[in-house]
Amino acid sequence: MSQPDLILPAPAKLNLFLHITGQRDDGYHLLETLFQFLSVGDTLAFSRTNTGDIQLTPGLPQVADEDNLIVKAARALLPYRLHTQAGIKIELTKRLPMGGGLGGGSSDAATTLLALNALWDIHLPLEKLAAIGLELGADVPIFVHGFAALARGVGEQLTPMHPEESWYFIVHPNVEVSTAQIFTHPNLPRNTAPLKDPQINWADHHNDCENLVKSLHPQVALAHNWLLEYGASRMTGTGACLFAPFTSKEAAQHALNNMPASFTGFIAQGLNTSPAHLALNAALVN
Ligand SMILES: C[C@](O)(CO)[C@H](O)COP(=O)(O)OP(=O)(O)OC[C@H]1O[C@@H](n2ccc(N)nc2=O)[C@H](O)[C@@H]1O
Ligand SMILES: Nc1ncnc2c1ncn2[C@@H]1O[C@H](COP(=O)(O)OP(=O)(O)OP(=O)(O)O)[C@@H](O)[C@H]1O
Repeated sequence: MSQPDLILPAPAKLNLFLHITGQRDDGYHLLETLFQFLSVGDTLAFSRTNTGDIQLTPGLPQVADEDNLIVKAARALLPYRLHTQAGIKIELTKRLPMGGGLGGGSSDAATTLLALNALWDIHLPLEKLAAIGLELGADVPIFVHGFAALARGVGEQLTPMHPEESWYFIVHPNVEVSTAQIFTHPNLPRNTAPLKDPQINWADHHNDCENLVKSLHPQVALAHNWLLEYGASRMTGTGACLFAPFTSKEAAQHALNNMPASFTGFIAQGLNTSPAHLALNAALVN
């Protein structure tokens, strides 16, 4: 077996807070949310082919290949290839839970856009790549740009931020939450006042989806009650995962060791630069 041409991570993200400030006429919600990346994520290995097509191995059991955001991202770049026989084989190592609020699908899509932009000699600017990504999902642009940021609009207007790169304990209550279900629910709060001060201490804010998700999914409320014993903790995105910050890896590991068996969890470091960008830049230099 020959070595892949490029191996890149697709990191998870946390929404350190998530305010809903309104809703557009097309139903999409206006957000103010602070994104930070995590040191844990999926891994994608890319091998160029000259068959002109896109192969994904293994696929995801729950998602048809044509709906997989990796395949959709690769398809979106087909028209920009210099050579129509340029194809790609993508090997996916999936670690992030789906429907967990960790942005795994969006991150996989962004990593695919970044990789093929280089491997297919497309070299679009990141701004254009992010616009293509936004068509695939509201969370894709933050992963394409690769810096921790306050996101406004539907998540595409980014202001760089530098939250503390804490260690986090992330708890998955073992339920999958549908983002679309939460955003269409009548009881979702949609009128948090926009922030006046861009200097943000994220712990002072909140996640507008949290109470609704906990009322619909009691497992999330149970996990949160348990995690609150370890201090400030919060849900990411539309759930189901919850996170708590720690000052050291050891303290986060201690919380993980005490976790009830009905939940799953992991520890990871918060990162203000996406590891996908660091790995891509290192590969391009070598
Ligand atoms: C909740 C977040 O994860 C926060 O980072 C994102 O806003 C969701 O991003 P995503 O999963 O990439 O979302 P998309 O795949 O674009 O949209 C899923 C569904 O969520 C709703 N949606 C999403 C984002 C947004 N700003 N407003 C919405 O109302 C839409 O009804 C859409 O049908
Ligand atoms: N490569 C992929 N990885 C994960 N999910 C994918 C992928 N491609 C398509 N999907 C679909 O996208 C849905 C959302 O997956 P994802 O892992 O991004 O959820 P999430 O962590 O809740 O994301 P977000 O925080 O953006 O709402 C899945 O339930 C699945 O149907």
